[in-house]
Amino acid sequence: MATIKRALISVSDKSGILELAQALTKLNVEILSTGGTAKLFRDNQIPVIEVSDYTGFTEMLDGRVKTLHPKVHGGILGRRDLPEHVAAMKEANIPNIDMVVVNLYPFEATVAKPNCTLEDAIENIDIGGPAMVRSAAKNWKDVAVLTDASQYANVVSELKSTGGALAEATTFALSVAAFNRVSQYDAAISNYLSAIDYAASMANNQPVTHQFPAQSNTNFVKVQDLRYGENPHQQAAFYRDLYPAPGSLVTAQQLQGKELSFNNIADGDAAWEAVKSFDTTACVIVKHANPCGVALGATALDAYSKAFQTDPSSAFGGIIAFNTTVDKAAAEVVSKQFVEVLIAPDYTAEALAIFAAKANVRVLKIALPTGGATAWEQGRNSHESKRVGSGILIQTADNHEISQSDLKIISKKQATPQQMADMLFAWRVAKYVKSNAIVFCGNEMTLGVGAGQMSRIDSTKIAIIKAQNAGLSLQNSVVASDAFFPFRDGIDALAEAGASCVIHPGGSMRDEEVIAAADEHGLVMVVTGIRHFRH
Ligand SMILES: NC(=O)c1ncn([C@@H]2O[C@H](COP(=O)(O)O)[C@@H](O)[C@H]2O)c1NC=O
Repeated sequence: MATIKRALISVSDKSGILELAQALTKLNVEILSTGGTAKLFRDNQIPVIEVSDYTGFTEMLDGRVKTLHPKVHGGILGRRDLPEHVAAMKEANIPNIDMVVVNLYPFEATVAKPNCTLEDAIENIDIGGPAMVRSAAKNWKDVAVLTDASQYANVVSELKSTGGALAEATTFALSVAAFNRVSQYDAAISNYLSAIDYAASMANNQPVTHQFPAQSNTNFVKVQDLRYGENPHQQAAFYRDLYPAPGSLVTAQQLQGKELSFNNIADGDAAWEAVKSFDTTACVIVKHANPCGVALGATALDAYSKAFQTDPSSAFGGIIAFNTTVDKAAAEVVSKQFVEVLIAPDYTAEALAIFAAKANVRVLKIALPTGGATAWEQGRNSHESKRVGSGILIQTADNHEISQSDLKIISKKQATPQQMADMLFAWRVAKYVKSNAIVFCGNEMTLGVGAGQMSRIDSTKIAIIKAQNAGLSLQNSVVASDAFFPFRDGIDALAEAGASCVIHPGGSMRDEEVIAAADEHGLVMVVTGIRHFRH
């Protein structure tokens, strides 16, 4: 148990601090505070002793030195259970400080401002705050450390219920949170400074940053432990970014169903990222990280019915995502198939009642991002990463958007507006299919998806087989390929299957041969100049 008799409060973000200080005062806790915090307390008739009066050392150097004093750090760090410490503190006239409430200079918010100067950034590096946080966190058996306003209410309620003490489990948890906060803070400083191009910054008289800093520090926060990983013999947990993008999978609210598994989360992300990329009502069904059915529709039911038709056998046990509210009509039909996970921005009450009868189905609700200037505000990661050996590959995310004006028709045959629209739909789907990706589409739905093959011709053949298996005609279909066709064989195969248009990046050594094949077959061929490999 840590008995709280004296608290040092020094906060930049003053939200909730008056309520905390009032509660501490009622519990007879003596409060020490730094300049701005002490003034706020005095203005609100809360008894407070200024740290400078307490130490006898006036704050100096524009606040750079306020609490860096043995009477502060000795009071926090001295062990109450060691007679030598107790004697040394008595000898030096250093009383115990049992609680430290500190939040730090707003470094992260400062550097996020568009015109932040290097000088502003440096001035917002807190030194005394983290030092006190670390001292208190190290001495957690005797000292409580609060670093975030969200912790105040629980601490106050425990203090009230015990008459002024906190359990070791509480002070340990606070200590862990404090070290985590300091590590996040230092990571933010290190990331910012590591990205500065010093020479360019000096030449331009403002900070110029590299896309990829000399050191990359990331903080992930655990969302939940998972029963197992990709396979049952692997252990796993799910972590989120410190500041998750709005509308990303980690912001999901699970409304019902079994616990999410590792593969559910990975596949759920693939389905959600794909479906939310469409502006009109869409449904995406994913199996093993690949869409096995994607469609647009007038309603959720219409989109689902079309998406399901692409590959009913693969859709069994799939992850189904909508970018629109799931209503009764859609729920009635969806609930007839075996579904692992359902994702949508919302559900009607009637739809939820239908799924409630299927207790195992995991139903996730994710608010669609409302938009903004940055990729993050639009709900997208700005960067992607992939572990390799003892390294990590980091790249900017594949957030490329194409519009009709970016497309170039390179065949003799021209496209109708409907074919153009179908090709743009197919191209969007192909972006979410693992390479080599070949996607046949028509009538705003996928007709056959060939994914993840080592050769493009095999993906083409698989897509054709998929359509045949589902009984879907490929006559007059459009085809998207995530990368160029290296040989004409793919073009021959898709033309023979009945396709009328093909969209791909172009740029192969044998483009001439490929274009000639398209013209021979009377195909429309459109190039994007952009590739969408996905591994
Ligand atoms: N230098 C010091 O000794 C020091 N001690 C506390 N601080 C910070 O000063 C801020 C509070 O200042 P004030 O109470 O004056 O508003 C807190 O964010 C705290 O982390 C310090 N500031 C920066 O390093």
